[in-house]
Amino acid sequence: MNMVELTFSESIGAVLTLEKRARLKQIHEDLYNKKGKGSDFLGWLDWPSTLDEEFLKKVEKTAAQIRDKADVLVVIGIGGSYLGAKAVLSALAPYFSKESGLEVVFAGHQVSGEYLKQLLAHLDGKRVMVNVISKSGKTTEPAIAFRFLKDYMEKRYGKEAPERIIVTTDAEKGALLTLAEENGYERFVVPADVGGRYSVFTAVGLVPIAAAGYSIRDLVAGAANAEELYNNTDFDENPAAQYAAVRHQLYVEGYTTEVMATFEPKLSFVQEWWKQLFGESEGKEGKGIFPASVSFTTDLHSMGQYIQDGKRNLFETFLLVQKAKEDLSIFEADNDGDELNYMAGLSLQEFNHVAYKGTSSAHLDGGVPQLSLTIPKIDEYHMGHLLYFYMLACAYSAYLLDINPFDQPGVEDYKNNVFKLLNKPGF
Ligand SMILES: O=P(O)(O)OC[C@H]1O[C@H](O)[C@H](O)[C@@H](O)[C@@H]1O
Repeated sequence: MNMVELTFSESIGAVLTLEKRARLKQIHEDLYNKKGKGSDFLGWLDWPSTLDEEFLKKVEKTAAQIRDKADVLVVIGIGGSYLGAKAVLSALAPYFSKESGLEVVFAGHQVSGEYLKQLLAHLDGKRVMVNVISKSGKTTEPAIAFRFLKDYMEKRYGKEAPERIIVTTDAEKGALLTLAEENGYERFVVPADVGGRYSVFTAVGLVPIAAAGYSIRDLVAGAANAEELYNNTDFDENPAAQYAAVRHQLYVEGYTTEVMATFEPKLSFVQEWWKQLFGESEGKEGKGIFPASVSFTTDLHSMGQYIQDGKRNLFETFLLVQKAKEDLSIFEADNDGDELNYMAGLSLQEFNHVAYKGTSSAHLDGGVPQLSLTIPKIDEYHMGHLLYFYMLACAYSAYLLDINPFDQPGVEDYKNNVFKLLNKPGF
């Protein structure tokens, strides 16, 4: 099968009118010739294929040191400085055990005294390292978390503390950079031309992912494969452009909310990552599809009602995985008290496939247009491929709305209000 197979409940061919193809061609040229809106932030576009060996070796060396020196890695960051690593690690990690021996925990992605206090208590008795990540180096939530973690590390490790703190931030500016320089922390750079939500293949994502024991080379190779495959103006063969074109068509027809649905609980943070990617990239100037997500079959027992019968402005995109890593089959019980013997022999993945078919046709009958994206399996290579696929599709999609996909001016408004309320100097 293809790396990403896209289907649409109507016809993709019908969406790809001559006019739409011409528009996609123009967008493709703007993107690859760096002439479109926000083109200063296209560093991610050829990043996977141009990553140099020296950089990968540096990340792997740091990862090996982390694994050698720590039982727990605390990754501090929010938004694009958090969700990429979280998405990949959640997708790859086993549900109940630490595959690699290193526990990766996150902080600074919210503000909770209870969480932070319990986290610090959790670290006691374990060997700890910290990777604090912030492109701007001044985001409040991770800064608060790092103030506590830095203090904890200094009290616990004394002079050795700086050797246990790694900073990932801008090369030239920000409070975090100053802290790193003053304290001599090891540093990784967030490239100036890569925005947070497009940064998973930079050190932002790669350091925590490598530290957890996963192959960043496979991850990046999957992304490089996507980079090569979807740099293609034959739009009949380009599912990234097709996905963008179909969502745009649905948006124009009044379907203003996209619900991403999966049957794999371990993809829930891919959904969160995808929501930031599309929400922050497209939601501007009074435009944009609202990205929402559900996890099936769980949410068929809650949100399923709304999807089936609620306001008809939704379309649904299933993210499906062809082959689960592990499976169980329902066995024949001597006593059929639970009345499940009719399913004996059926694997749980097969059950989910049936649930997908039943759900899909019910929601279609309910007036919900549908797309599906199927990937062969979940591993580093396929995750890398999928995330790059989404980033490129998102750029196409925002350009179809004539929106700059790479800025987020709206998020400053709430921050300014909070700073004013807190009497932050300068506000
Ligand atoms: O990496 P940072 O500069 O700390 O930014 C973290 C996040 O916060 C911001 O408010 C933006 O809305 C996000 O796009 C960004 O990913």
